[in-house]
Amino acid sequence: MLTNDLSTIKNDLLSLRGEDPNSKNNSNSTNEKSNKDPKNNSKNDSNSKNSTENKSSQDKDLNKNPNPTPNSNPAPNPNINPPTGKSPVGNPPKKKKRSSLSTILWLLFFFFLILILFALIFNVNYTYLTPDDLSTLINALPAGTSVDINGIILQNSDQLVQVTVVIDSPSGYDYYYTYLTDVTAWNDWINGLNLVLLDSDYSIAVQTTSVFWSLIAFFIPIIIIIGITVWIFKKIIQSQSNIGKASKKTLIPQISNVRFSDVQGYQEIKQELSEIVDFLKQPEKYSKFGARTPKGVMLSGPPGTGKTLFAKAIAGEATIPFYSISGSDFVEMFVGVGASRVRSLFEQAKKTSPSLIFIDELDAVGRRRGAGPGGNDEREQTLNQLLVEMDGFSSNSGIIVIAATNRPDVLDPALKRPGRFDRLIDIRLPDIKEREAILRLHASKGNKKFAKDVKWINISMRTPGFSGAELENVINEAAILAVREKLNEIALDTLDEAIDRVIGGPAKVNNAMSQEEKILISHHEAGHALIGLILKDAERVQKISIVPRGSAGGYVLMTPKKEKIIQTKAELNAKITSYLGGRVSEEIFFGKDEITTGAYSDIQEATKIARKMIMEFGMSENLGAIQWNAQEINSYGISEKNPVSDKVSELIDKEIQDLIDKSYKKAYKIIFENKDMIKLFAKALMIKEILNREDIDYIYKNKKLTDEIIDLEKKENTDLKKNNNK
Ligand SMILES: Nc1ncnc2c1ncn2[C@@H]1O[C@H](COP(=O)(O)OP(=O)(O)OP(=O)(O)O)[C@@H](O)[C@H]1O
Ligand SMILES: [Zn+2]
Repeated sequence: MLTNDLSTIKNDLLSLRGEDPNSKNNSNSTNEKSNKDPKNNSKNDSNSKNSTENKSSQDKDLNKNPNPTPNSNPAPNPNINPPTGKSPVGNPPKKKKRSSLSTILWLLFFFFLILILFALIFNVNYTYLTPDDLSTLINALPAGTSVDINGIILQNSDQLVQVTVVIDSPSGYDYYYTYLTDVTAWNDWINGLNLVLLDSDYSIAVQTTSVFWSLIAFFIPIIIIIGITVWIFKKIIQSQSNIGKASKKTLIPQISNVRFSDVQGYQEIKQELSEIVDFLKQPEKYSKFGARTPKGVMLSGPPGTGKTLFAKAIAGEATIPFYSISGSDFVEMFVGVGASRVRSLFEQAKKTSPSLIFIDELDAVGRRRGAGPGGNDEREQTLNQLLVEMDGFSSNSGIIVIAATNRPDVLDPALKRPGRFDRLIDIRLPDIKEREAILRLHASKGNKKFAKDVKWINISMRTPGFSGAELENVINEAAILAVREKLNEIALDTLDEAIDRVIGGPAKVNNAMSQEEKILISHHEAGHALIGLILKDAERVQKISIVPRGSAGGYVLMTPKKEKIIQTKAELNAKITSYLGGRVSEEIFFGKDEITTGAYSDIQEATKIARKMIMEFGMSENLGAIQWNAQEINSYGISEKNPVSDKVSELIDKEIQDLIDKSYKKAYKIIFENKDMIKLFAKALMIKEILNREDIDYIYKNKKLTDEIIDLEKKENTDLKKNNNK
């Protein structure tokens, strides 16, 4: 049915002809569906469901590595690291030009984005049709379709009328245009249309608007959108310059009061670094001879080995200002900020020269350029700036840059060129004597009291692979435990517990292990320990525990009999065998089908060693002394593994399998022949849970439980009886 009868249309047309601005008012009421009505057109695609996080609940192994190797040690408690006073650096006000240019680009980008959005939302289909086409089109519409016809006078005289036809189809609004040369034509056209459609079931609304208002209606949303975008960008630029301002304030050099005497061990490194202190103190001594003093020193090594401490000690010894910044502070969201921070950092350091700049985590900015997918403009710009700055100051200007990294292998080679970080100092993990010294130093801090039986060399023996930071953590944990238990002095037991905590986290309080699980773990751990006790090339068994910590159900602590840098093939074989001892013991005592996931990390470690022996250490007789997976840097600066032929790969796999197989059989033989000993150790563990070195040696030598353990058992039995009688 037609909503507007002919008279209404006539009225509209009359007002159209008379150019009465009010005409739009009365006609608006007839047409609810204006062109701008988005209604149900916006596509509702946003109901994307949050994909549930795929947290792999990997079977946690019951066993920690029997050996605290450097890699397997958990990170030290971050609390113990003193604040390094990292001071990010501000950016100078030079970059107005760049930011206004990028703002315009951003604005354009947003403008187009909005246009695209509009197009998507309204699904507009603009087509120009002649009046004839239009009538045909309307006639072809299915019944009940609503059609809006909108006439706009384009010129002030009654010369040209633009007709917009909006058809509300299920896929959105379809727009059609046509032009009629004058109002009379429009009049005829609409009359004719109505005559044609008189009997049919269409709804046609006719509305007339003047050019002025339709233009206003078109431009207002655009103006509003541009306004909002400009406002947002002003805010962003403001906050960007605030980052600069805020960090500028914090760029204050520190005065370090650390001395070389605060760093224990590492005599050779101190020697090397004290030379640098000399350069800084008396540059003229070197320039007189025309000697070029180093500009940069790179300290590399595992976390917590005192790299920051050394840098502070240099500044402290030379009594010069110390600027500390972390590589990750440079890398910002906005391209160019990092580079300008580098620039102002060096500017500032020059003002207060002689001074020391310490860049922690250099790898955050210093990664090889162009490596990896995509690349990172901001990081590369920062790195380039750093290289430029390091080239820029003369070597005798009294500035030294010390950088620290855990990953010297990923650094851009340009950083290591002469005149930049040309002194590379590798800081290894401390050896037994050094660990003792570090322990002593941290024990002497504050008012800590230790029991008389605490021998630092013994603690040092139990902590192979610990870094300085972890050793400090041991002392700190022990002090905290002592406070918690209200002890007057820190006992050996407390230190022991502290070491376990640093290795595996705190012991699980509500021990949810079932009796069966406990029995299995006892046999598993006894298996590891027995191999260690019997094989002469194995490491010394220090401790067996079935107290669960972190993901480990129990563990055996084994330490090298003698601390050394290299290892023999026999020692590596013995290591693999002792790793497999746990699984073998499960198999012998509980059967082939009862073996558990507890050997997960044992197997992982054993495989790792075997693979290295064959592929890297050249320890396979069949494959010879060849490194099969050597990493090399290709011409694009990306590290690549050397290709290995299929035949050799097969051979490698076979060799690894044979090696593990041999060790497994060896472990099987040892445990099978010493079943009673395993049972005895398992029993002792069930009673005492933690066996120390003395317990282990006694049980192994005398083939019986210690008196202490026997007493404990008696007590447990009477307790049990009492409970049963109740
Ligand atoms: N040789 C050492 N002598 C005394 N204390 C040490 C020694 N090495 C490390 N420490 C202790 O460990 C803490 C952490 O060391 P530092 O922050 O210097 O390590 P780092 O090598 O810079 O670590 P990262 O690589 O994680 O930044 C020091 O504050 C210090 O207490
Ligand atoms: Zn194990």
